[in-house]
Amino acid sequence: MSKVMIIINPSSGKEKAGKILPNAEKVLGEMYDQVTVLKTKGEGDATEFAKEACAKRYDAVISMGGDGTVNEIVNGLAEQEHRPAFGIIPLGTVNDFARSLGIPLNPEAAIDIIKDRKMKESDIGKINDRYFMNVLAVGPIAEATYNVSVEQKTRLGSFAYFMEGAKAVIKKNPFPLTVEHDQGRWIGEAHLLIATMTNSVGGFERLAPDAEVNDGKLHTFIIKDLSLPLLLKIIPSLIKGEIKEHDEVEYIQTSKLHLSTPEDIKVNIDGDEGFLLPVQATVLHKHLRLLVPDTASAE
Ligand SMILES: Nc1ncnc2c1ncn2[C@@H]1O[C@H](COP(=O)(O)OP(=O)(O)OP(=O)(O)O)[C@@H](O)[C@H]1O
Repeated sequence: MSKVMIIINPSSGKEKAGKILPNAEKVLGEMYDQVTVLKTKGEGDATEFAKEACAKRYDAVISMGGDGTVNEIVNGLAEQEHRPAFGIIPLGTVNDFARSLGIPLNPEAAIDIIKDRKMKESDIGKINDRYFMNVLAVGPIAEATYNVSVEQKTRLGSFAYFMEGAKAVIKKNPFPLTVEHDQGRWIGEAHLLIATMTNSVGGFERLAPDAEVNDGKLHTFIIKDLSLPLLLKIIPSLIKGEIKEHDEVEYIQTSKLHLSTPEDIKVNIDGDEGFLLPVQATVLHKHLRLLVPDTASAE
C-alpha cells in the first residue's frame, strides 16, 4: 500500500494553507492509497513528523509551508535508513529552496508538479548535528534577519530582510574570520560569509548562478568590504549573478568548510539562528529524492 504524508504549517502564508489543502489531498489521493495530513503546532513538529514518515516507510512526504518547514522536514529525513521522496508546496515568504528547484511559487501549480512524479537527487548540508538545504551565513547582516517581524514580512516580503540587512551594514564593522576549505585556508576580515547549496538566497535567484542542488558543493562567498558606497556597487552585480567577479568578494567552491573567529558570532542556518563559531559543515551528496518539475529532473 502506497502512503504519502502532508506536513502543513497552518501559520505559513496566512489563510492560504487552508484553501490549498483540499486540492492537495485530492491530487495526492489519486496518486497514493493513503494520505495522512499532519498540522504543525510549533517548532520541531515537522521534524518529528518527518522522522515518523521514515520509520513507517512512507513513500513520500510533502511540505506545505515556508523554508522553515522545509528545513525542519529535512532535519527529520536526513540520515534515516528509509527516506521518503520529498515534495514542496511553497507557502512562505521567500521560498528559496522551491525557487532553486524551479518549483512554481503558486501553490496550485506546485501541486501539479508533484502529480508528474519527476525526481531529482539533491544534496543537503550538515553543520555540527544539524542539516540544511539552502544556506549558511555569518556576520551582522545574517544576524539582522532575526529582527524581521512577521508583520514586516507580510508587508514587504523578502525586501524586509534586505532592509534589516542594509541597516546592519551601515552600523557594523568587519570581523576576523578563518575559513578552512578543500583548497586550503583563508584568513582575513569579513563583513559577511554566505555558503550556499542553491542558486537562490534571500529571494535573489542569481546570487550563485553556478550552484546546482546536486553538485556536492558549498558555494562560498566572503564579502570583505561592505561600506555603503561599495554596497551600492554590489547590489547590481547581485541581481546580474556577477557577485563573485567583485574585487571585494572571495569565491570558493568546496565540499566542506570549517569556520572560526575569536568573536562571539553565531552562524545563521537556512534563515534561523544556529551555533556559535567554530563550526564544521559538510555536504551529503545526492542524499534526498525530490519531486521536481520535468525541466529540473535531469541528473
Ligand atoms: N501552528 C503554528 N503556529 C505558529 N508557528 C508555527 C506553527 N507551526 C510551525 N510554526 C513555526 O513556523 C516556522 C516555520 O515557518 P515557515 O518557514 O514554514 O513559514 P513562513 O515563516 O511563512 O515562511 P518564510 O520562512 O519563507 O518566511 C517553524 O520554525 C515553526 O516554529
